[in-house]
Amino acid sequence: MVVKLGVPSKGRLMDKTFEWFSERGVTLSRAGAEREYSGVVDGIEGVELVMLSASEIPRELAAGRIHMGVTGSDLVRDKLASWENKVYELAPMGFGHADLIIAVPKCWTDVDTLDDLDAAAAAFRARHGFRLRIATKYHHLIREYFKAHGVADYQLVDSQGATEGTVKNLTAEAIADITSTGETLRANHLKILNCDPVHRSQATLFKSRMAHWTDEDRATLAELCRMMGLDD
Ligand SMILES: Nc1ncnc2c1ncn2[C@@H]1O[C@H](COP(=O)(O)OP(=O)(O)OP(=O)(O)O)[C@@H](O)[C@H]1O
Ligand SMILES: O=P(O)(O)OC[C@H]1O[C@H](OP(=O)(O)OP(=O)(O)O)[C@H](O)[C@@H]1O
Repeated sequence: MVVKLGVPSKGRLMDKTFEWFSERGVTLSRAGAEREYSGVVDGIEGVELVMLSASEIPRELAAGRIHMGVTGSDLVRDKLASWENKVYELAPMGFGHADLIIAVPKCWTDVDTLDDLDAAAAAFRARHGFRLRIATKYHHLIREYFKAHGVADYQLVDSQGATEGTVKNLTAEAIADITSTGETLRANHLKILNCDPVHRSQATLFKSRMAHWTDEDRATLAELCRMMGLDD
């Protein structure tokens, strides 16, 4: 058998993933042309590279179609119910840092905390007859967070990209999204609520608990972890 390693197929996460493995003696590269989604692994036998969208890697790990995968810790937590039962965190990788935050229009001068948001949401509902809309793609993490913090009078509206634009476009009153430099929030006249981030994300190497691991695969994993200085 062969151990399938899923890595992001493009962008900064892919480049940094290649660098991270290379610093540890394993060279990952694309098989052929720049747009070809298969890869080559040098430095260890028995590992096959699978190039995937970062957002699909949690699902592939949970289905056991890949044995290991690199993706953001935010995506695993949001997309997999009881994620700890399906995957195991082998290593935080130290890049792809982003905070999942809640932001409201800068001009809402009386809304700075979660309590303020809860009060504003109740007032909004009384006034408009529908719940305050929060645009996000992180549905599970945001619902759990609001439940834990007693925020109730809201509805989530799905936004799979350009989420900060939904407030100006009048499809939401507030947003929940990741930020790293804060540039996109500033450019869209939004401010972060004064509370802990919902999640502090970074790229992470996960092992699937759902994949079929032969003895040979386990030996390959042990060798890989030895090279990387990780516990398997
Ligand atoms: N601005 C950013 N700074 C740091 N990390 C980011 C940033 N934007 C996204 N990320 C992280 O990268 C991961 C998502 O990467 P990306 O957007 O490439 O995946 P994707 O949604 O699968 O893309 P696509 O579907 O277009 O292939 C998430 O874990 C996220 O936390
Ligand atoms: O704090 P910043 O450095 O400005 O980064 C934050 C932005 O980066 C991500 O978007 P991405 O570029 O992945 O595009 P998207 O809107 O299509 O998700 C995220 O959704 C924010 O919009």
